[in-house]
Amino acid sequence: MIPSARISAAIEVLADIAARRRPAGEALKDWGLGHRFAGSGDRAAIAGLVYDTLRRRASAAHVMGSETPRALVLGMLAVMRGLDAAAIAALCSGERFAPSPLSPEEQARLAAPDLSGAPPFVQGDYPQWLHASLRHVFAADAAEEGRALAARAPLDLRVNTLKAEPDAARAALAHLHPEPGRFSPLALRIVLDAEGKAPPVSAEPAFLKGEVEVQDEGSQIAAILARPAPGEQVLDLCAGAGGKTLEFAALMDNKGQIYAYDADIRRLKPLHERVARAGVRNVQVRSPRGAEDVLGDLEGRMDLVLVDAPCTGTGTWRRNPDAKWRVRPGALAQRIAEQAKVLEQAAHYVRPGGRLAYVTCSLLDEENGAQVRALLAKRSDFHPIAPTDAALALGAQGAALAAAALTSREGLLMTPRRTGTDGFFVSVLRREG
Ligand SMILES: C[S@@+](CC[C@H](N)C(=O)[O-])C[C@H]1O[C@@H](n2cnc3c(N)ncnc32)[C@H](O)[C@@H]1O
Repeated sequence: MIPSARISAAIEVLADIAARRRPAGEALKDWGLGHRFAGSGDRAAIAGLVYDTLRRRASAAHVMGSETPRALVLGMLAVMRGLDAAAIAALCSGERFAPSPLSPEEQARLAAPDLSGAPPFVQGDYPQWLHASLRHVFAADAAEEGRALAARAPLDLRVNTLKAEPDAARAALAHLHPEPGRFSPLALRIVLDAEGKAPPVSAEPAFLKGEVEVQDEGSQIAAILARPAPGEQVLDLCAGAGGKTLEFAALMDNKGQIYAYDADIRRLKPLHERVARAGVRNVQVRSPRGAEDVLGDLEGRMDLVLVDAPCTGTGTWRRNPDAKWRVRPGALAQRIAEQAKVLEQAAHYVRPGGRLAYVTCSLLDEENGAQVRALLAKRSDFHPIAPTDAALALGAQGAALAAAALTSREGLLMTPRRTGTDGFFVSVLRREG
């Protein structure tokens, strides 16, 4: 497909998303099924156009003065990809599969794409209803934080030290040009190509042998800050597919015991295969069984309990630009209720003198500091570890992380703008001995 035909296809997919209010992934899949002549390169390029448009939807609409799928794609080409009006006009020739030629108004708007007078939620490309919450956290920086969240994310890998040293893993993946992480000693970062397409890492021998896992550097840091130590008894209460469970096992050098639990048994499913591939031997998966209390024997016994809480995922908008516009106030309220419940439950498992690590991939204080404050109000035997001290678990890079992140009494917030990671909040609490 020629570039202009890909643009027409992206407009078509965005029209489908708008008309049927469906997730972008589904609309792209359907488009592929209906256009089997399109090769994998075409599909990836069209997906890149669609996701980039969702990343910059508000600012593209502002520049074009319209929210039609065509306006959004043309606006995105200007604000995100930096194309000038002449380059966009050349793509819109009206020939065969190309979009129709630019109108005089489109020409004029694309010739001077100006966002300077736009409100912060437009400049930062996030939903207006979240502005008060983001301004509460970031004050005058909300638009800039939003802008960083609207950029593309790199592909981060975590070296599994049970199987490989970071230098050896980097050498094995040299053809992908990985760079070491900025803060995590376990991170390798791969910058994506111009269209945002990630290399198929899961087909790499290093991945198949369990030497590397795909994991954002912020998620890696969150697990390190919880400071799991070899020999400890650890409960990962919201283990999901086990991203942090596997990292804990490596940080504990396979010594001690990790209990991995999740309220949703389906989410735990991939963990069994991942544990085997990673050479992890100290994980016991505790699956929910109806009304049975499968964690009762762990009460008051854990050195460390991790709550990697269900949240709105506002910190992962770089990876899920679609989710950014789909999140609703009702979902936020529901997550807040779940977090309060799971955090209170988690406290029961911590032994006197043990730690509770609370992690979200959200930027909102409602899901972060406020939850910690609510727990502290109920449990006077828990006290926050100062984020600057918790960050020292990173070793030499600890002070740099604490300086780059946004810190509060309750914890530390990483963001794409500040730390170059996904948005992650980490709070580590100690129970009195
Ligand atoms: C952010 S995800 C976990 C991601 C995972 N820890 C990782 O690193 O790959 C949050 C998980 O919490 C689970 N969850 C929600 N409510 C829960 C509860 N009350 N108890 C345990 N798990 C819960 C969800 O099913 C979901 O898998």
